[in-house]
Amino acid sequence: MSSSTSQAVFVLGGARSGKSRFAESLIVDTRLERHYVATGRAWDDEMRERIAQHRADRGDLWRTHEEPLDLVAQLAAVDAEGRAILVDCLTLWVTNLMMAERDMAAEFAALTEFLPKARSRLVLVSNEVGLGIVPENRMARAFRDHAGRLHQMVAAESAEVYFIAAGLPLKMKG
Ligand SMILES: Nc1nc2c(ncn2[C@@H]2O[C@H](COP(=O)(O)OP(=O)(O)OP(=O)(O)O)[C@@H](O)[C@H]2O)c(=O)[nH]1
Repeated sequence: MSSSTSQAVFVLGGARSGKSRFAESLIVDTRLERHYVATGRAWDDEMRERIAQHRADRGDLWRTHEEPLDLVAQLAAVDAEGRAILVDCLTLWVTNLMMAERDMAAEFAALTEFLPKARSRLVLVSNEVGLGIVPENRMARAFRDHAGRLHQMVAAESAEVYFIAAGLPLKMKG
């Protein structure tokens, strides 16, 4: 892994840790044009309501792009000088890639190769899923391993890395 020349910020935390809110505030602070790339899918009514609430909370100053699989192509399409892009979140992307049986190593490499080339300010959010006991289920173990590998790669290519717990950011890099 190369040393970072990107301006990317990586925000990692548990479920309901406040990571999305913190990441959104970083984007707002840039005063650049705000873009939101969602990798999540509305698979039931509860998620549909949650997404509608997130959109309402973000407000009209954000442009939303929904891309569950081809994240790097989506980022390349939105990337431009004067823009800030929030990616929420990498763990859902990992899930979607696994379900679609994509080449994980190639997808992860494409994302980390993109980060130093980006002209926009990028903030990437992900769930830390590696802190609990080893899951019994094989698929869950594979998911945890993929997420852990991706997190190390993204952290290595990011200028700043934060860990969020109980709504509080802990700066780990930068
Ligand atoms: N498809 C879609 N998904 C969205 C949109 N806005 C938010 N999301 C998804 O909502 C998820 C985050 O919401 P929550 O599940 O409520 O938050 P959380 O990650 O558990 O909690 P925090 O750590 O507090 O952010 C992200 O993974 C997004 O992918 C949107 O406009 N479209």
